[in-house]
Amino acid sequence: MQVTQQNCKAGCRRGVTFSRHHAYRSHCIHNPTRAPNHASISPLKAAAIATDVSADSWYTGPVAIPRQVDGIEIAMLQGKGRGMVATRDFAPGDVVMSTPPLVLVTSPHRQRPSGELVVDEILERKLYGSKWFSVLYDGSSRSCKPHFGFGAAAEADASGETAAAAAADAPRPAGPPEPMLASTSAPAASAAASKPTAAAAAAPKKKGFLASRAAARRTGAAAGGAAGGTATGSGSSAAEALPLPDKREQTRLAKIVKFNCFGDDAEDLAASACRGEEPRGHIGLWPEFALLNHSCAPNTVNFVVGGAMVVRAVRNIRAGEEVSISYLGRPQLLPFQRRMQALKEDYGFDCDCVRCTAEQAHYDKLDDVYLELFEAVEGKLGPAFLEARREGNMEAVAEVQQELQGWLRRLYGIFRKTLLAPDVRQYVIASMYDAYDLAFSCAAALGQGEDASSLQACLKAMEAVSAGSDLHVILAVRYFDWCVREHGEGSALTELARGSLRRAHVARYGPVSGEVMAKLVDNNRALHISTNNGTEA
Ligand SMILES: C[S@@+](CC[C@H](N)C(=O)[O-])C[C@H]1O[C@@H](n2cnc3c(N)ncnc32)[C@H](O)[C@@H]1O
Repeated sequence: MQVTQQNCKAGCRRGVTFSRHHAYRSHCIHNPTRAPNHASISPLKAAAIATDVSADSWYTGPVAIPRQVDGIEIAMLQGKGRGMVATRDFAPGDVVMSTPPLVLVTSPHRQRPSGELVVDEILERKLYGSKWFSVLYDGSSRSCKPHFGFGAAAEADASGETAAAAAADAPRPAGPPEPMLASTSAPAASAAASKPTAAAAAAPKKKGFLASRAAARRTGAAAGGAAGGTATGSGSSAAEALPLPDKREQTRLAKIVKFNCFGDDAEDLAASACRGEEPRGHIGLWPEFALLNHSCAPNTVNFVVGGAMVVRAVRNIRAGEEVSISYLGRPQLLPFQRRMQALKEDYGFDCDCVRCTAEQAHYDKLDDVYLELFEAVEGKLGPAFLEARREGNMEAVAEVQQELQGWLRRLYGIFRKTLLAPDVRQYVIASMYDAYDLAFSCAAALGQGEDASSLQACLKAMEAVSAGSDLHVILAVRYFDWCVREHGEGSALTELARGSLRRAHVARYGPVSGEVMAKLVDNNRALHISTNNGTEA
């Protein structure tokens, strides 16, 4: 589940996490001249959601995040291979999984290392001896077996036989192997993150098709190249004796990485700041996490903090329900045809999640506006806006805004005329996010401040399709701040916005105390403001 990288239309070529990837991000949102005195805002004063102070411990220092995988089990799912199913109910904010990586490659903040480095690390550190490589999906239907070969592989480890060979014909007890690492070291300083670990540097030169590329990458890293990073992983002493896999097996390992690894250009920024850690760009393999299937409106959110992969429920999940994540990153906010195309190309499946199914079913009612609006924003209005802003031509920006408003009026006209279920409406708005993003950018460039109705619409849509995402929490902060500025702290609207703000943060960070949540909110606000001012590090 290598997160799809989609380059920013503004040309920043950054990774895909939502909040840091507004297509027109540099001036898209706040009107800095009207920025409130943030210290005076107390966003969480009416705590309606039960808090759990033990949840605070993750955010009070650079503590190791413990492995926690309970309340879910592996199941065979029609048309999807294996997946994870809840065995108990989860409430929003509950940890569904926190799990250490088998291999983790990090880089300085804002630089997402390439997936090839993960393959290199697996070979260099002989991690291919791990039982997980006989378990994870490698693109062949054979690899999505209902049972795991852990017993066979464990015996193989002891006898020096490769796990894959032994697992092939041995009886297979159910249940996944434990991850190789109990926890991962988390180098806090970017200096540490900019060069390979001593162990990696001392690793013997390997043969095979990846050797020259690895050497080149490392040279680039030493010279400050973007792809450089640290790697975390551990080879056992049995693994030391393992021969290098042949080319066919190396290709299979590369496919396992392609289908199962996860990367981003930074660990969660607000949580890392609370923990006193430098957020690192990263890519890695969290094997337990890799057993989760995709949905375009998932019931969990996931991100990396302190090297651990954290997965939280973002809505109520009932026992028996499949636990899903999104593989898509920013493309999750594209129309269903584009999402399906990306999933087919990158992961080889046809998505029939609830959102794709609903959007497809209602496509006829929306067709002329649905894709035409998207294409107008992508092909004409977006580029025109960027050019006009670059040239300081505010008349041209106003023209873009007018045309865009015309399109959005048409879309809302259809919403009024057509009987769309509320969730379908949210799905469509989410799929048109680029149009709203452009609307925010035009309003900001023209000094009009927040486009509050678009902001509110997007906030609801994010709650429906990517609750707890970094974009969701940032939109919640923006909307809350707008309500306070325009209507005052005690207004009914601000109270509703406070509820949204809390829900978004609980979904992402768990039921933390008011004090910790206020810090997380402040960090996300600071992030949003620095992004808009173009001052982010
Ligand atoms: C990271 S693996 C997920 C676990 C995998 N199902 C297994 O059995 O190991 C990714 C692969 O799972 C399958 N998959 C994930 N989500 C799916 C979905 N919504 N529908 C169909 N197949 C899916 C695809 O084959 C995809 O390439």
